[in-house]
Formats: sequence, structure tokens, C-alpha cells
Amino acid sequence: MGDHFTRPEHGIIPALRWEEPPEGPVLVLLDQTRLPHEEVELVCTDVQALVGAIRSLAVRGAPLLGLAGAYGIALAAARGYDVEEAADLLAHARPTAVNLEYGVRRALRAYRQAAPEQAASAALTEARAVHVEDAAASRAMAEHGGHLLAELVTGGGYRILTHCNTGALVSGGEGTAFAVVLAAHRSGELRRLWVDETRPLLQGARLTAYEAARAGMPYTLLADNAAGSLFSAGEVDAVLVGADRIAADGATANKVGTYPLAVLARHHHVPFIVVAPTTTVDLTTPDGASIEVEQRSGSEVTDLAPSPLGTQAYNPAFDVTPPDLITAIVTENGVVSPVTAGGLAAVCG
Ligand SMILES: CSC[C@H]1O[C@H](OP(=O)(O)O)[C@H](O)[C@@H]1O
Repeated sequence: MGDHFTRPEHGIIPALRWEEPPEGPVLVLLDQTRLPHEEVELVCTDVQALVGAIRSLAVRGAPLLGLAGAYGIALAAARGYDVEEAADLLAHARPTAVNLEYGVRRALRAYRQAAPEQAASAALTEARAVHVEDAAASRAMAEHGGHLLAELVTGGGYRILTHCNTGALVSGGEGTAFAVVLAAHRSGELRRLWVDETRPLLQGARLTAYEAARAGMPYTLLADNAAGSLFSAGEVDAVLVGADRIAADGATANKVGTYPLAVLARHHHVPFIVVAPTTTVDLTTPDGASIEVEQRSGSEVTDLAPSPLGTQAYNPAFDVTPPDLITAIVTENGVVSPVTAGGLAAVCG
């Protein structure tokens, strides 16, 4: 795919954009299942196509799912589809990231509150507001996260371990945890970014490595199982991860493999930092046990090249880290540390 538009400064093609060609409005998605080898865009003209892209992780990552949900309502309204039906399909496309239902709710409320002849326009305006707010949140989290790292890590430069993918591919801006890492890199404070491959879908190996390379970062990919030896060797100064849903008590759902990192970090006295916008905090979900963890097909685990293994497999897409293992949660409104229900409610207020 040629660059028919100028790439943003961070070099990553927009993960999602709204376009209005003569034949009608469309939602253009960078197909993340094809990265890093191919930059292919999916042009969604209906909600079913968008739901399929969400379920296949062609579009993924909590904050970006919020944008997809909101623009999905705008697309349904602009093309005269049943908006209420679209809202139900979109909100239930994936269960764990609260941002998806948040984005749907924002655009749906704007649509319902507008006069019929302005409803489609109102939904699009709200989707664009969600987009702009997420980009601003990303910038603010990068700043708050940078101050926190400066407090927690002394001695010259940061060696940061991250899991899954939390950059521009999950955001209206430069991401969540990755935006903090990017800011550290730009200020010359990043010694090393350790990138967990993040089995089974390899968001780290395929997406974070792609983003780190484009940013010119000093990064090294590792098998998820190798993280423990890095901690043991004293090679990790901090762990920075994203989130898909943060419960009212601070329990955090994130890509599977996050919880073991939190346990390792605690054992090795390494700060474990969650970076997430307040749109990822769900104060109506009381605790980690109440978070629905998406169970995906075992084939994602077993269908390895060059041939499927032909066996059953357990494949939760996320796990939940309890608040007592989290050093801090960085949001656009500030840092919660220690992680308490009161502290979380205060930044979401
Ligand atoms: C900060 S949002 C990125 C978040 O979403 C990822 O999940 P998925 O790739 O399944 O959408 C992962 O949990 C990341 O931390």
C-alpha cells in the first residue's frame, strides 16, 4: 500500500481513520493481523465488517476499540443502518476491554439526543471527540509516566520491559505504556526496551517491535518465558504495561502473561506500572473476579507454522493482576499509587 497521505511523526500509519469518498463514508483500518510484513488497509462500509475486524484483532487495543465503537455508530447512522442493532453488535464484539462499550455509548447517546436530521452528524462529532480526547490522554500519560520513572529509577537510563502492544496501534495518539517509553527514548533516557513476544498472537514480536524499530529505539525481543531470567540478572528497571479493564479496586485485566510479570516484578523489587486512560477504568466492576476474561479459540495456540498441532488448548486472551502487585497506575489525570479504590475514583472524578 502506498503512502497516499503523510505519515505521522512516529511513522506509524493511522490505525483507524474516517473517510468520506463520493460513494459514502467509510472507516479505514490498518489490518494489524498483516503487520509487520504488510501494511494493508481494510475499508469498512458496514458494521458487520467492523465487528469482524474487531473479533479478528485486525483492529485491537483497548483505547482504539473505544474509537472503533464510536465510529462504528457514526458509520451505521451515516449509512442508514439500524443504529440500536449496530450498538449491540459492536458493544459485544469483544468482552474484556471496557473502552469498546464506552465508545459505543458515547456516540449512541449523541445520536439519540440529536434531532433526527442531525443524529448522524452528532454521532460522528462525538466519535471525533473521543478520538481527540484519547490523543490528549496519550500525551498526558506520557508526561505523568515520565515523571514517575524519574522518581522510581535512578542511576542513568531506563531498562523497561513491556508486554503486548500499547503504542499508536492501540490509540488515537501515541499509545499508553509505549507512549511513556517513546517519550523516554526521545529524551535520551531509554537504555533498553525489552519486548515480550506475547504469545500466542505475538503482538509484541509483530507490533511493538515494528513500532520500536520505526522510532529508532534500542529494543530487544524476547520469548515470554525468558522474562524471568532478565529479572534474575538485574536487567529490568521497570515493567510498563497497558490495560483493558481496570476494576474499581484497581485489579487490572491485561494481555495474558501480564500477571506473571507482576509476580516476578514483586519478587525482584522492580516497579510494575500500568498505563491506561480513565476510559479503561470501570468503576461499575467492583474487583478482578468480576472482569470477564475473553476466551479465544485454542487454534491460536496450536495452529503454528508449518502445520497445526491438532490438540486442544486453553487460550485466555487476558489475565488479571491484583492491585497489591501494581506499583502505580498512570492515567491522563495523574498517578494512582498506592493503588486503592479511593485513589482510582479520585483520578476518574
Ligand atoms: C493499552 S490497550 C492495549 C492492550 O490491548 C491488548 O489486547 P488485544 O491485543 O487483545 O486487543 C493488550 O491487552 C494490551 O495491553
